[in-house]
Amino acid sequence: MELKIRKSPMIYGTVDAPPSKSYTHRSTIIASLAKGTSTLYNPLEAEDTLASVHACQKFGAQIKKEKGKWTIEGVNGRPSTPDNVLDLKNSGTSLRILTSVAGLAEHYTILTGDKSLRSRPMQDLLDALKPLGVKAISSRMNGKPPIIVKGGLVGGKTSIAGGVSSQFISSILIAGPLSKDGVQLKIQGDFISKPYVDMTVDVMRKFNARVEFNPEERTFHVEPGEYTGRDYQVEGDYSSASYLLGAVAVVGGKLTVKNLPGDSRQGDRIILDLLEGMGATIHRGEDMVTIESDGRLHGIEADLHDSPDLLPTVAVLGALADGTTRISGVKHARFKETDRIKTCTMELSRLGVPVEEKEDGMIIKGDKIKGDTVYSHGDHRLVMAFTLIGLKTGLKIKDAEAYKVSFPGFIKTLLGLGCKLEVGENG
Ligand SMILES: O=C(O)C1=C[C@@H](OP(=O)(O)O)[C@@H](O)[C@H](O)C1
Ligand SMILES: C=C(OP(=O)(O)O)C(=O)O
Repeated sequence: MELKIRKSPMIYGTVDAPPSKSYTHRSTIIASLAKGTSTLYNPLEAEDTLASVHACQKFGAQIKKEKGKWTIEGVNGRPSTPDNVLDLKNSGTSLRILTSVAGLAEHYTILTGDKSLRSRPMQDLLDALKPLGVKAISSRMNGKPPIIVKGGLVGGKTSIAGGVSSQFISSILIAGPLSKDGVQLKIQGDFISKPYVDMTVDVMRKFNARVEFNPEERTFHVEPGEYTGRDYQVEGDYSSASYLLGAVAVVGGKLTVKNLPGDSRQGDRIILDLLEGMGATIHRGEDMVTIESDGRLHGIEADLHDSPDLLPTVAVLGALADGTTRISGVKHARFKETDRIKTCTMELSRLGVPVEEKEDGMIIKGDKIKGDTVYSHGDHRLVMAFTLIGLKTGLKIKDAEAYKVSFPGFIKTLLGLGCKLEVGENG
C-alpha cells in the first residue's frame, strides 16, 4: 500500500491517545494466566496485541472482545499446551513474553512469526530459562525463531544480559510467580529500556504478584504465588502519541492529546522533553498533554537508552529542524522490526538529508528535503515517523500498511485533524 501525504495546514484540536500497546500486552497475558475473571478497559486492538490475544486463547484463556472492553477468564497458572504453532506475526513483545509462559505448559510449544520476527534475537532468553527448568531451543540453532519450548518451569536462580532487550527480563518476571520456587533474576551488564520492566512490575503487582528489585544485587526477586483477576484500565500510548505531537511540532498549531498520564511509567514520555528542547511549548496535565508550535524547530542531543522506539520520530524531527540533532545510547534499536538506525539513515539519505550513522545512533543535519518517496521496510514506526516529513513537504511512503501493527487509527486520526493523506491502490 502506498501512502501519499501532501503538505498540510497547521493542526488544531483535541484527540485521544490510542491505548498503550505495551500495557495491553501485559494486562492481556497476565489476566490470561490469572485465577478468575478480568475486564480490561480501553485495550489496544491492533495486529500486535491480537497476536497476544490469539496465543493466550491457544494457552486456554477465554477472551471475549467487545468495543473498548475485553473480558478474560484466566487459566489459574496452568496454561495448556497449544494445539498448533503460535504465529506471533510481527510482535516481539508477544514472542518474548510468551516464550516463558510456554515454560508453564506441560508439553512442547512452538513460537514463530513473520520474516521480521524470525530475525529477532532470542538466545539470551533461552539460555536464562535453562537454570529455571525450561528447555528452549531455536529450531535453526541461530538464536532466532522459530522457538521450541518444553514446559518444566520450576524456578530458582538465573541471570541475563540486560543490553539486548528488556523483553527478556519482562518475560521471565511475568512467568515467575507461577513457578514452584519463585525466581531470582540477576541483570548482567547494561540494562536498556528499563521503563518497560517498570511497566511489567507495575502490572504484575496490580494482579497481586510479589516482585522486588534489589539495586545493589541488580537482582529481581519474584515470590511464588498466583495472579488474581481484576478490572484494569489501559492508559494511552506515548510512543504512538509521539507522531501526533510531532505532527504539530513540524506544521505548527495547538493540539491536546488525552489519556496520557503525567505520572506514566512509559519511557517514551520523554518525547515531551525532547519536543520542548526543540522549540515547542508543552503543557503537561494530570491525564493529558497540550502542545503548541509555530512549526520551527532546532536540533537537539537525544539519549534514547530507555526509549528506543522514539528513534524514528526524533530522527525525522531532526531532519526537519534547523541545525544538528545527535541521537545516541540506542544500539538496541538495531534489533527491532528493522535495524532502525540503518533503515532511518537509508531513508533520510534518500531524501537528501545529511545523516551520519553511528553504532548506537545517528547524527542528522536538518536540511531541505530533496526527494519525494521513501520505503518503510515494513516497519510501522518508519511509516508513522516519515509521515511527519510528508505533512511538511509532501511525500509518498511505500509499503505503508505496517502502521496497523500498533496504531490502526493512525490515518483516520490525522485526517480528522485536517492532514492531507491519500491511501494509494498499491505501491
Ligand atoms: O516490553 C515492551 O513492551 C517493549 C520493549 C521495547 O523493546 P526492548 O526492551 O527490546 O528495547 C520496545 O522496543 C518495544 O516496542 C516494546
Ligand atoms: C519493537 C517494537 O515492538 P515489538 O518489540 O513488540 O515488536 C515497537 O513497537 O517498535
